[in-house]
Amino acid sequence: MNRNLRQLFTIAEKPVRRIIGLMSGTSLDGLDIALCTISGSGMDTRVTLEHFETVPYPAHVKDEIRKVFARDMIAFQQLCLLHPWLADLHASWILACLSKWGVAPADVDLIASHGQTVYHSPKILHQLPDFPNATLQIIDGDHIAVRTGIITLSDFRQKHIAAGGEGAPLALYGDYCLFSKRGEDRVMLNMGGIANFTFLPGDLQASGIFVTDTGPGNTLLDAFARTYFQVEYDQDAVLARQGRVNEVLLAALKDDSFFKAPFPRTTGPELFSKIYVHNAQITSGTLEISPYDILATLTRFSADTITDALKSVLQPDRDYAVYVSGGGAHNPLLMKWIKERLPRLQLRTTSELGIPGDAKEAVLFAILANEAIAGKGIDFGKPGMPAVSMGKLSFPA
Ligand SMILES: Nc1ncnc2c1ncn2[C@@H]1O[C@H](COP(=O)(O)OP(=O)(O)OP(=O)(O)O)[C@@H](O)[C@H]1O
Ligand SMILES: CC(=O)N[C@H]1[C@@H]2OC[C@@H](O2)[C@@H](O)[C@@H]1O[C@H](C)C(=O)O
Repeated sequence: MNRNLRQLFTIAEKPVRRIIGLMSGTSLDGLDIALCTISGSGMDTRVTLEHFETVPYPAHVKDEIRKVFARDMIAFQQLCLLHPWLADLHASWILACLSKWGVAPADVDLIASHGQTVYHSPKILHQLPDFPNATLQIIDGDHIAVRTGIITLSDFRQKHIAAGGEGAPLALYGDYCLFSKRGEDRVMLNMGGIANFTFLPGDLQASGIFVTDTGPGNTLLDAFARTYFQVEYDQDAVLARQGRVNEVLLAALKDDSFFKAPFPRTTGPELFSKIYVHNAQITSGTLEISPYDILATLTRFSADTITDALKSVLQPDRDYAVYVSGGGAHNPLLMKWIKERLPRLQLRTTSELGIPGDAKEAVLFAILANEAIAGKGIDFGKPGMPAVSMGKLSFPA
C-alpha cells in the first residue's frame, strides 16, 4: 500500500484526531486558524478547541485578492498566481502558529482548508439555464500539504454542488453535530461578510434542520467604510451611529429577487456589491445622502434582511435560543437592531457553547475533514441528494 494511504488509514482509525480548520471568508479580514482535537464522528463528534488565532491579512494581500474577488472580469494570470501564493502564505502562518503554540507539525493529523472563495454563482445569480450552480475556491491544498508536511483536505464545496446543492452554506452539518440540543430550538446565526443561519429543532429530527444565507452581513458595510472613510470596517458602528436610516433607500435595497427566492438560498458579494447599492440609490433618488446615512442604512439593511429571514422560518409564539457568531456579532448597532426586531429571541454567543464565535467556521471545516476521513458521509437532508464526503486530499509527498 502507498505510504500516504497507510498514514491516512492510521489517522482514520485513531480514537482522537488533531485537525486544523482554516477559514478565510468573504470579508478578507484574515485567516482563522483553529487547532481542534476531535473524537468520534456524526452525532458522536466531540471537539475541543486547543488553540485559535486570526492572522490578519496584510494590506498588500487584501489588495492582491481584491483584483479577482467577486469580479466578472479579471486577469487570468492573477488568479493563477494567487492559487499557490496564498497557499504558501497560509502554510507559513500555520507553521508560525504551531511554533508559537508549541505543537510540532508531526503531531497534527490533518488540515482542513476552506480556501478563498473568489466567485460564487448559484443559478439564482447567473440565471443561465444551460449552466449549473457554480462556485470557485482557490488556494491549492497540495502546496499547503507540501509546505507543512500535514495531509490537507481542501475544496469542500464542489461535492455539494455535484450532489445537487449550491455549494453553500455547508455550516448545517457541523452545527447539527456540535450544537443540537434536545429540548431547545436553536438558531446558529453567523454574520460574516454574508449572513446565514442554521435552525436546529429541539426534537433533533434531521428533517427539521434548515440552513440558508440571508443576504449581506458586513460585506457592504466594509465596502463603504473603505470607500468613504478609508478604514477597513466600521468598528463598533461608530460611523453608522452618526447617520440616519434612509427609509426610501432601504426599501430600494430590499427590492431584489434574491429576497423573494425560496429557501435555502446562497449569495455573495457578487450580488451585494457597491454597484448594487449605487443602483438602489439611483432608483430611490438618494444619490446625495451622506456617507454616514449610507452606513446607517446599510447596517439596517443587514439587520432587517437577517430578521426577515428568521421571521419567515420561526414561529412567532415559540421560544428560540439564537447563538451568534462571526464578525457582525461585534457590531453593537447591528445586534441592537436585530434584538429590537425580534424581542422574543434570546441572543447568546457560541462561546457559551464552548466555541468562540470568531472560530466557529474554522472549526466547522475541521469537522467536515473529520467526517471525510472517519465518518459515514454527510446527509444534508435535501430530497434526492446523496450522503457525501467532502474535500479533496493532498498528501505532503
Ligand atoms: N468591533 C466590530 N465592530 C463592527 N464590525 C466588526 C467588529 N469586529 C468585526 N467586525 C466585522 O466583522 C468582519 C469580519 O467578519 P468574519 O471574520 O466573520 O467574516 P468572514 O469569515 O470573512 O465572512 P463569511 O462568513 O461571509 O465568509 C469585519 O470585516 C467587520 O466588518
Ligand atoms: C461560497 C462561500 O464561500 N460562501 C460562504 C460565505 O460566507 C458566509 C456565507 O457566504 C456561507 O454561504 C458560506 O460560508 C459558510 C462557512 C458555509 O458554507 O456555511
